[in-house]
Amino acid sequence: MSQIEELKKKIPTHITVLGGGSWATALVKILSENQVKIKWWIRRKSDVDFIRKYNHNPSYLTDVAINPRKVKTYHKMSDALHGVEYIILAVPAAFIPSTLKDLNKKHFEGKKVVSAIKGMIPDENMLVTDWIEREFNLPLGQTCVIAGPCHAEEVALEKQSYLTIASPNLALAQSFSNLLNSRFLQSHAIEDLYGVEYCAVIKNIIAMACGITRGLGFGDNFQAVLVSNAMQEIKLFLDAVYPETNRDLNSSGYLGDLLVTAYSQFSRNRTFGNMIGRGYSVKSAQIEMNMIAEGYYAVRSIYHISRQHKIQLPIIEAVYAIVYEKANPQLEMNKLKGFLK
Ligand SMILES: NC(=O)C1=CN([C@@H]2O[C@H](COP(=O)(O)OP(=O)(O)OC[C@H]3O[C@@H](n4cnc5c(N)ncnc54)[C@H](OP(=O)(O)O)[C@@H]3O)[C@@H](O)[C@H]2O)C=CC1
Ligand SMILES: O=C(CO)COP(=O)(O)O
Repeated sequence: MSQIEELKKKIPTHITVLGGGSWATALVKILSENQVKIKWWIRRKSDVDFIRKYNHNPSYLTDVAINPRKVKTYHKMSDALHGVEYIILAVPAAFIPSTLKDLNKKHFEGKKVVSAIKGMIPDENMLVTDWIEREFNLPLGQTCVIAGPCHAEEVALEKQSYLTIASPNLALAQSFSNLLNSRFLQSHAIEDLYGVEYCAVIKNIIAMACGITRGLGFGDNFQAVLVSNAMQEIKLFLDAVYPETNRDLNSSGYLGDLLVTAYSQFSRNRTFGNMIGRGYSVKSAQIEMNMIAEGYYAVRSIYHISRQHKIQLPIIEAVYAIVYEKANPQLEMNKLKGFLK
């Protein structure tokens, strides 16, 4: 190793993490165990005060120990943005516009932005990276996304996991990926930012569909067919909206993330869908869950984009009808039976 490389290894990378939910907490844990110093912005002052005092997040992944030598918590966002190389966005997409409303392009100048978000900006039907590019004039080459099958709960328990880091700037994706790797986490870099970002959004809707069918009493056989057909819907959508010849949809950043969300006990989207299948209203399911199911917002955006592109996505359309048009879940799934093969 050259002297410069040795020196680089000793100098910590400075990163801001915006968001205080489960995924932010897991990312803070992984990164702070590596050569990284973190400025962690959390929206609730009481949570900031608690972490400063007890070194644990009181609201999400409460068992994770936060290292105060590596992690400083902030309630004022602008204070958390000074002197860092990366800004990680880990706030559900629906709250991104209100959360970042006081920031301007100066706050992002010279920094790289990493989206850990698997959702869309609801009213504008935009991917988070596109929205950040437009709002803060940040070139896509300074942006990457964290994708792949990775439930925060399992990362917190140090269960072997894999991530895919995507950016049109492969060198950036690779550098960020190096900051994450650990004895229980392996990440790799790819260029297909839009592909994995859209796939992460759509798999949440499919996980909701799986939850709905389970809530209605459908079994493993039906779910396997639902998930196989869902993969074809994802392909149809991506080929229409953002075609890419080198995309391997069977790899873990795409199919893997669909599978973990469709089948895992930890999935919020699946849990949310399950409640709808069991007869909860959307409002009561949201109130019952302390966490956010991104698929609820995403299904409206994906439905509208698919209409613009004149593509038919029967599973997405069924979830849209159930969640936004108060269609009967059982009748929608019965209709779907005719489309699935
Ligand atoms: N959890 C996971 O396993 C993974 C999550 N992701 C993605 O990470 C992103 C963040 O989700 P995650 O960390 O899981 O969040 P959680 O569902 O664990 O927590 C909800 C978060 O949303 C915030 N929030 C709720 N209401 C509002 C509001 N009105 N305005 C602003 N913020 C609000 C909460 O803040 P407060 O506590 O102050 O209410 C909290 O930070 C999502 O896009 C998700 O898809 C990606 C990979 C894995
Ligand atoms: O994206 C995730 C795992 O990769 C988390 O999915 P949920 O939001 O459904 O829990």
